[in-house]
Amino acid sequence: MSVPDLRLELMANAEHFYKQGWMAGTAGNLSARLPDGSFWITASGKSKGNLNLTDFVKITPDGIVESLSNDLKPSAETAIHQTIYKIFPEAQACYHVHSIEANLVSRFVEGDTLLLPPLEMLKGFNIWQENLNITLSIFPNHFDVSQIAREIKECFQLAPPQIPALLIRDHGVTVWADSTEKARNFIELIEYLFRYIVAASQTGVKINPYV
Ligand SMILES: CSCCC(=O)C(=O)COP(=O)(O)O
Ligand SMILES: [Zn+2]
Repeated sequence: MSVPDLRLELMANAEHFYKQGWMAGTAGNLSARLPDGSFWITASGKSKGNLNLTDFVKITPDGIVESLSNDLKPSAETAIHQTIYKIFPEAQACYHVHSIEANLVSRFVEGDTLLLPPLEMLKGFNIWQENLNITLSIFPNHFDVSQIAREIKECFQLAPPQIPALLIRDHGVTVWADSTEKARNFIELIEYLFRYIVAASQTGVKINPYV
């Protein structure tokens, strides 16, 4: 039986996110791991609304770039995907998008954690506690992407995140999951929570009554 090409999943999910306005103007990058530990990642600077099979680059477990053509460079944010796959061996897909709401909420706090609302939607991240006090880590948006990746590694090796997601201030969100389907759901869930936080701030509703 032939294995389905993961690039087809990445293309479909990128088109879906693009239509939501979360991958405008070449923003964002998606990757998925292959059984040998290498991963496909979107090539840098491509419109994510109409990717094709040749708009991907393969990165081997040793970090070697296997490009289908010399014009094709891996995403400028490949170092973040590599870091996520190293720290979380169960991760099979890593998705990064840029929404307006993600950027707004990243400015709602000065510190490095964002308190999430205790909504039913958190069950989508497999969180089943009551009186929830779940936070999302926020990282500074350094010009040098490898510096962002280093800070992610340092932070999560010290304390694992409560949900498989992180926010880069003034930039966007990254999630990871054990399948491309789950990663797509996680992007939708976290973006819903961001929209809720923005709406709550406009209506005066307390984000989390348990804190
Ligand atoms: C206009 S997007 C700026 C770069 C970025 O943050 C991004 O997510 C896309 O970069 P890539 O190299 O993956 O196309
Ligand atoms: Zn980005």
